[in-house]
This record gives sequence, C-alpha cells and structure tokens, in this order.
Amino acid sequence: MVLAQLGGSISRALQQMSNATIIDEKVLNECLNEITRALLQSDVQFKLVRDMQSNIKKIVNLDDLAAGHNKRKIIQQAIFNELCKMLDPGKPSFTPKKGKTSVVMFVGLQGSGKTTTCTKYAYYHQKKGWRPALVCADTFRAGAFDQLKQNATKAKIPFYGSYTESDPVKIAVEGVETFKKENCDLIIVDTSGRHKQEAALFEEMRQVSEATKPDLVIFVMDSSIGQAAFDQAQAFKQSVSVGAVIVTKMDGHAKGGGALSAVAATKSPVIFIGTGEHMDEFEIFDVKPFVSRLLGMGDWSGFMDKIHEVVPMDQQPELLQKLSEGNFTLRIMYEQFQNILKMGPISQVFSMLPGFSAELMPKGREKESSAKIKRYMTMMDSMTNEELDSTNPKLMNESRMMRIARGSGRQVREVMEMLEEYKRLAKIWSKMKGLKIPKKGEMSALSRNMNAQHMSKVLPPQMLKQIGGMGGLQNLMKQMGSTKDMMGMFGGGDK
Ligand SMILES: Nc1nc2c(ncn2[C@@H]2O[C@H](COP(=O)(O)OP(=O)(O)OP(=O)(O)O)[C@@H](O)[C@H]2O)c(=O)[nH]1
Repeated sequence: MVLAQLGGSISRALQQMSNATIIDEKVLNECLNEITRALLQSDVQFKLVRDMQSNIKKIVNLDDLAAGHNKRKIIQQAIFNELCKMLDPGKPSFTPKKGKTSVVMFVGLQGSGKTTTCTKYAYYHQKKGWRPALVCADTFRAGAFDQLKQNATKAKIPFYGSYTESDPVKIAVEGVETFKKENCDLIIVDTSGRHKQEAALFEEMRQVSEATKPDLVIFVMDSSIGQAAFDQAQAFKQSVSVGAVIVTKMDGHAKGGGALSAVAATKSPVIFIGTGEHMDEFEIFDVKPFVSRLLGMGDWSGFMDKIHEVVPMDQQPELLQKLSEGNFTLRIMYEQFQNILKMGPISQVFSMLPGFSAELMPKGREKESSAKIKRYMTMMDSMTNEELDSTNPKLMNESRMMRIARGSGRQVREVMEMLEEYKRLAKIWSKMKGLKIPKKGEMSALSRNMNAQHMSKVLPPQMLKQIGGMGGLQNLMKQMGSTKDMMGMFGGGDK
C-alpha cells in the first residue's frame, strides 16, 4: 500500500528533523522538501503541494518563536493541520437520514469501482438498520445489470434494472419511483462509467441527475488514477453537483494521493474508502484519524471503537476471570476466533495503533489466517459440549479426534493441528493466571495490574520483535495509556 509508504516517508522526515540538535531554517526546509517529494510521488497535485509548503512556512516562523517553545511540536502540528486542510473542504456532505427517503447517485470513470461501491454503501447502511435499494441505470456496459443484481442478491438488497430498456433516464426514474413507494430510505442509483472527453455520456449523466433529483451525488474515484484525478473530478463536478467522494482500491498499489486532489477539485469531502473487493472492505473516512495514521501517530479512537464494536465491555471482566483461574477451554478459543473474524481485517485494525502501519501485516497472509480460523471453527462445530468446556488435555483421545474429523469433513491431521494451536494458546494464557481482575465496570484498574512483562508473555514473539522488543513495548504502552484493549487485540480479541 503506497499510501502507507507516504506516511512512512513523512514520519521519517519528521523524525530526522527531531534528531537535529537545533531546528533552524535549513533543517525545516530539508524536512519540508522531503515531505513535498513524498506527496508528489504519491500523485498529489503540484499546486496543492506548493501551497501547503508555503502555508507551513508562513505559520512556522522560526525567528518569531520565543526560546523554549517546542518548535518540533509546532512544525509537526502545522504539517498535520495542512494535510487535514487539504482533505477537508470545510463543509460536510449531505448526510442521508434513516427513515427519511434519500436518493444517492453514483458517478465516476469507467472501472473506478462504482457498482461494487454502490453495493458496499448499501450494505453498510443495511447493517445499521436502513432500508436501502439499488437501481442500475448503467445501460452502457453489457453485464452491468447482472453485476449489480448479483451483488445485491448476495447482500439481500432489493434492486431494479432492465435487460431491454436502453434509456438510463427512464430506468433511473422508474427505479426511484418504485422504491419510494416501497418506503426504502436509501435509494442508490448506479450510473455508467465515463471519461471527461465523452461529451454525450456527460450529457446523459446530467439528464439522469435532473430527472431523479438526487439528494447527494457521489463521485467514485479509483485511488490509482494519479495526477489525472484533479481534471477528471473537476469535469464531473461541472456537469452534476458532486457532493462527496469515495476513493476505492486503497488496498492496492495505488499511490492514493489523487484523493487529496479530488477533494480540492470537487470541494467535497471523502466520505468512505474502499479497501478490497469484498462487501465489508469499506471504511468510513475521517480526516483527522486518517492523517494521524498517515503520520504514524495512530488513530486511538478508531482503534477503541473497533474493539468496543466487537467486544461488549461488560463481557470482558467475565472472560478475564475465567482466564485468571487458568481455565482456557476450546470454547473460549472458539469465541476468540469469532471475535477476530468480526473485527475485520487485522491490518486495518493494526494501522490504527500508534507507530504501526498496515505494511506490517501483508494482506495475503491475513486471508490465509482467516481461512485457517474458519477451518478450525468448522472442526470445533463437530465437538460436544464436554469437549468444548473441558480443561483436561487427556480427554481428546484418538477416537474423539477421528469422530471430529469425520463430522467436519477434515483430516485427523488437521484436528491434531487445531488442538496443537489450542495448547499453544492455553500455554500463553496460563501465564496470565493469578492476574488480579477488576470488578465489573472497573476496567481501568486492569491497566494498573498489567505491565509490559505480562504483555510480553502474551504477545506472539514475532509481533514483539516488530514492536521493538521489551523497550518498544514499554513505549507503546506508555503512548496507549492503558493495556486493557491491547490484551483483547493481541490475545485474540476478547479479553
Ligand atoms: N482491490 C479492490 N478492488 C476493487 C475495489 N472496489 C472495486 N474493486 C474492483 O474493481 C473492479 C471494477 O469495479 P466495478 O464496480 O465493476 O466498476 P464500475 O465503476 O462499476 O465499472 P463501469 O460500470 O465499467 O464504469 C472490480 O473488479 C471490483 O471488484 C476496492 O476497494 N479494492
């Protein structure tokens, strides 16, 4: 992910500046030049980068800073603010309201990921209790309707389209009317992809917009579009009133900087980013946490939200209690696996931690480990309650293993491998035995009872190495202020 590299380059430039004994004009210039280079390499438009550089210079007047001022902090803050300013047009986009009908039209270049993103957007809202519906007004690309239909069916979202009608305006209007009658509160209109050179297609897009009167037009942009982003985004904005941007394929090798340019061109905020081909690989976009992550400063609140999303706080002490008694059972392992899968891509969660980046967890390996977790869970589904709740390692004899293998359609070898994994985790968790457990609602007390020593025992060795050993861990814990959520994170998501 090249955007992570941009973050890395900026962080390094700031670090180098921090290492200098005195921060003078020369050191500041070197740092800014380094950041400028990184932004240009990431395809951010030249003019934006130049403006940012001169703004920072205006804010950070080294001569004016009285002695004793923390210049590094001021410079870092100025860079942070400027990057936020680039990504924040200053006014929020129209936000649909649950229960009240809104029409949202998606536009963008060919292949930018509109159809996929329409479904992700619908699915995201459906999970939150909305009644979304999809309308396929793409009569240009053969197969577009089938694609939308397939996606919508998978997500159980109602859809509208036609194999025979060639007028996108007619389909769009009919679709919107149909779903209005059905009381859908989020009607999403997918349009065909087009380029700024294709005047006729732009006119058609304008007509669809005029006929359906969308409350919000979302410009979908592939993050690999590069320097062309500004001009293309501007062309769309001139034809229809683009109100928000979604940047797709942020998981790929794209440079991602075009997103900054698209915001500038459309004067509209990025509201979501696409991070994969799957339906749930879709993240809400917030400027400050994003820039924070980019600069390696972490997104503490996002991380906490993610943890709280999957592990209700009041369940945590209960589990800790069991663990402190040394009762790590297969059922606990099963529940942990469920939480890991619910948490979504580990690399995503990882990049929210201060000092971490998504680069640490290659995507390929992540998919592999989810598949493994799912395989283990299938085998555990064939276990009896006695087996799941036992703490006696001798219980799992050969005949039980053979039965589980048969029941789950796996090999005995795989059952043995899963039990080995269980033993490994049980051993790790046995080190937590005797840990003083806070009462319900007193989670903060846990951080006082935990120290880096405890943590280092729980972390997988490879991860401990990545953090920078005991020293790195102590620093990280200091930055995080509390360890309770880290336990959940590294121990498997549920403590
Ligand atoms: N890796 C990755 N692939 C994505 C993402 N979003 C979309 N894609 C893929 O991009 C390709 C194009 O997506 P579509 O949704 O068909 O694009 P479209 O803009 O509707 O295409 P047109 O209708 O031809 O304009 C598909 O293979 C998608 O799976 C993303 O966030 N990450």
